[in-house]
Amino acid sequence: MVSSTSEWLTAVATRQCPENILPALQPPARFGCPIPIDETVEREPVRYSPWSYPPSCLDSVANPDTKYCVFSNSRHGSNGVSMITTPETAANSVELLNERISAHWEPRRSMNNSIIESEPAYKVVPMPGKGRGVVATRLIRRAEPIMYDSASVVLDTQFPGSVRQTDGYELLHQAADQLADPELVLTLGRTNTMAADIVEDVLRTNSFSTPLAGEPHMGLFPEVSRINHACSPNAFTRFMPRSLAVSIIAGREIQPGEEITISYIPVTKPSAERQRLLSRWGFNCTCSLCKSSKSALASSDYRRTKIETMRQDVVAAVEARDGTMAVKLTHEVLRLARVERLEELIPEQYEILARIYWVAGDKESATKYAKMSLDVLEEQGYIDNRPEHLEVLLRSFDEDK
Ligand SMILES: C[S@@+](CC[C@H](N)C(=O)[O-])C[C@H]1O[C@@H](n2cnc3c(N)ncnc32)[C@H](O)[C@@H]1O
Repeated sequence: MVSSTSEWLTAVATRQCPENILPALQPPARFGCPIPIDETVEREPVRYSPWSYPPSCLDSVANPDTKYCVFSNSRHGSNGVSMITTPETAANSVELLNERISAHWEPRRSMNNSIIESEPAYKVVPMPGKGRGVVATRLIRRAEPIMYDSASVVLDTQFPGSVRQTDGYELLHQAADQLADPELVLTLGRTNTMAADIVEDVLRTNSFSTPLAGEPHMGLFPEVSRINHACSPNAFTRFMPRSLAVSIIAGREIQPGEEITISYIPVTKPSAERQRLLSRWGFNCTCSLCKSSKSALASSDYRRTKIETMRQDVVAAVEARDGTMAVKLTHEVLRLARVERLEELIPEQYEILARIYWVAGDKESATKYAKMSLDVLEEQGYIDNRPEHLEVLLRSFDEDK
């Protein structure tokens, strides 16, 4: 019992937001058993469906048994999608093309379905020192979905290191050219990076980690790519499970004219570590927290370091079967997360409390915290409102035993 609960706790303590939500709680998705395809089906259009072009492939230099191909479907989402991945991963991802893609923004409706807001809540504007950025055009409520987007380019993270650079660039260009409008991607390029190629530059400075069929990939979301980073962001990214879509949700109330920001990195890191991680995007962060006074930054660093340490201490307390200490530490993490306005940490802290009480046999407290966790997850837009969720979550605690 202790080992699986602490494995779960270790997993949540090392990530930043509730992306490992139980599959049973996530919106349903259908899976088929598609066959892998590659350039050997080149002259048989029926065989390479649902892709819009015959897949072109490159053998991996590092591993001769592996090849990477570009698979494009020009009609997916608003601008099509190109994936550079292995034929096996592409085959296992075909079902993602069936998802219903929302427009970048959908009118907000009241309970009786009349439209309350007919305009997007944001616009893209020049942002001094940061290129462009996204600002709110009206008051945005906490937990309101602000923007939807679907990946335009998805790239296996192994690909860049596995092929010859010039060949790799060729496949990248093909991926961009096979989109409905390649310009939408190319205009995301910035001139201040070390990249030798525009598509590489776009991917380096704009992509998010996006698992595909369980394999590590990076994804480019052109609309979301306009949102700048902040270390104390007012919005967060919600990756839709088993899909190529992402939405941006308000983490707190956002005033008209305020910049909409997300965090590109785990939010609990202290400032020096954050700057190191952000160097991957090729910039020094100039968000309000990084520009705040030395003492304000030091206080924030102190709290974030404590949050990180205490999340590990919770794991140790559970392993030592010290439930009282684990509960005390988790409440302290919750308190500091609220002071730091790291709202995305809150549902998992409630779930941790629920698990600790469940293991201790206090089912009433466990149920209370499990419900609080689900309520916040629902409020943050991660899960549907389904009455059976509480039971499913509590049952999963038993499966841990
Ligand atoms: C994903 S893009 C964001 C949109 C970008 N500003 C644009 O004009 O398209 C990431 C780039 O924006 C800039 N940027 C984002 N957040 C920033 C921040 N907090 N401080 C300084 N520059 C930032 C950096 O140049 C970074 O490489």
